[in-house]
Amino acid sequence: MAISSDSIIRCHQKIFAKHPILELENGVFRIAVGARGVSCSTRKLRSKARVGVRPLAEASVEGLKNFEGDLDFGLDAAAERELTEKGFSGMRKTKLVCTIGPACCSLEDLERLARGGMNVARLNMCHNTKEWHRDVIRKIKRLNDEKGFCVSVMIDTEGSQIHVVDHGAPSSLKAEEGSVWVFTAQKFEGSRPFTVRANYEGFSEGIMVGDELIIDGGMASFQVVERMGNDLRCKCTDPGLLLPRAKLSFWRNGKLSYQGQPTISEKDWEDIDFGISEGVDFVAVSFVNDAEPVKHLKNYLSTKASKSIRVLAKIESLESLQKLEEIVEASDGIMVARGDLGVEVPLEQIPAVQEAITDICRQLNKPVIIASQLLESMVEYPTPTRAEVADVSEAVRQYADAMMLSGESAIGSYGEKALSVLRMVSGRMELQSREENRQNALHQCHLGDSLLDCISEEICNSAVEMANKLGIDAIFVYTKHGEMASLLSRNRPNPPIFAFTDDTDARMALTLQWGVIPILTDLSDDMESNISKTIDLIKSKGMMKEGDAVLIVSDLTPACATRTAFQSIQVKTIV
Ligand SMILES: Nc1ncnc2c1ncn2[C@@H]1O[C@H](COP(=O)(O)OP(=O)(O)OP(=O)(O)O)[C@@H](O)[C@H]1O
Ligand SMILES: CC(=O)C(=O)O
Repeated sequence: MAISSDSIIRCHQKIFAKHPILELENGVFRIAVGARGVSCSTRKLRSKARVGVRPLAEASVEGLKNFEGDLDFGLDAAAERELTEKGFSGMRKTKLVCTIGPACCSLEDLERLARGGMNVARLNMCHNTKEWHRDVIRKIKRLNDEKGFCVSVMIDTEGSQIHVVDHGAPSSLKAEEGSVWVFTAQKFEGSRPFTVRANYEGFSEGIMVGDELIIDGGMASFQVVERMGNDLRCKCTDPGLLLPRAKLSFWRNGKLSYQGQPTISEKDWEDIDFGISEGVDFVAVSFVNDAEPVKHLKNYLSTKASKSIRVLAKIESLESLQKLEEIVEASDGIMVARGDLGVEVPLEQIPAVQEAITDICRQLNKPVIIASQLLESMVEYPTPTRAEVADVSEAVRQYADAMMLSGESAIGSYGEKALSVLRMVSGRMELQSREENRQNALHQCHLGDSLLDCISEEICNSAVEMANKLGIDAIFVYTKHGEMASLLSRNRPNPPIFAFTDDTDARMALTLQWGVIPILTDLSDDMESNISKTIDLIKSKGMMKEGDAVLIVSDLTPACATRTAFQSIQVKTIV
């Protein structure tokens, strides 16, 4: 076989060469390390220009309320309804993740989000109690079991970030220019004026007089004027708001001062054990700076968990960008955590960095989620700004696998509406990309390092090319662990990919993959019987009509055959 690991390395080098923004120059990252460029916060600059949510979308949400999925079908109830109403070509490809918080944690709220197209529910372990998280996870599983949804659960670790736990007020507090505040980790009774308690005992280790303290990436700034034991006296140099749980970062000579905490803290390990015991599908690891913690966690999960739990690495620091390739390769997926990334990377570089990460993940066949502030104004307002709609469109245009709501769903009053905006904008932008044949311009590199893997990859690349050229209505893939489905998805085909699997964990993992509709079904060694059974099933539901063309691939290996014997592409026209 001509494909060697050398050629794969060269191929990876090419991907990185295509993204000079992520290149190292003489060992130094090209993004100016010192230039945070965050003189003002986006929250301070909330635009007043708003975009109406069209009535059509609301009618659509109404329809969703009454739709009951078929529990025996193994297809997500919301996807089933979308297929019935809009046909193959109308199916949304970009996946949607919702952060669950107090505004959407009842069974009814969660059901509304599931009907509105939530594919993954994210639980941020920074907030709330284990009991609260357990209750939410169980409700989601109940909805999946009883109402036929296929919503995966992701826990997101708190990580080693330093944040405010008490600033003496129930909500935000203004820090005025020149005011002097004490930052401490000590617990105190009642409230003390101008005193802020941080979550982490060692928060001030290594911090010196003169260092800069930035709140929430630029919401307000202070200068350290005195050390008092482990406490810091700081003078406000750039006035702004102190929010509950605001993040603190220390800077010296334009560089972030690291406190040397582990990526996965003791609390994170407890939360991960909790996630294992509750059977979550994904663990998103905060502040990953290299591949080690990801490898360590994957190893831990493979020995401790009875099911397959996928590890997503959150890219939210300069260091993680410098080690991007090894992190992407070690993980099962990536989250572009733009909130914290924007603290270290100049804001004007975030769009280009996002595009580069998205392209690299797609090429290396790992799902990528674009997170934070997509529709931030909808935390308070029922409609998004034009700028937010443009940002969402851009993520879809870049072919991200998924987009994530944070406060919009967790604490906002318009979570369902925000989800419907993501749905509508995705549909519109995906159509435009298809009309422009934008997927033709996507570059693919070779991934497989064995002959069999290379064959699967080439079959998927060719299958997608064929499907697009022939105007195929749907791609059917029969898959054990979801490999072929993700290799097809990587090519961002025009038709939707129906991934039939008998593996529950593979089904839940595929919820995050662009354009893949996972269907849990019994599969046999007899491919012809699998094909006719699944086509009959979809036909019997009225989701397929005479003349529809289906392209079929598989990675199933019957016990009696070698794997290559079943690697073929078939096209069937429905009669
Ligand atoms: N489980 C929860 N319980 C209470 N409030 C929550 C919960 N989850 C989220 N929130 C609220 O919603 C807001 C947005 O949540 P989210 O987790 O996306 O952002 P975050 O707290 O800034 O953390 P991160 O940087 O990890 O995303 C939070 O600031 C918090 O106020
Ligand atoms: C999602 C997240 O953690 C961030 O944007 O920082």
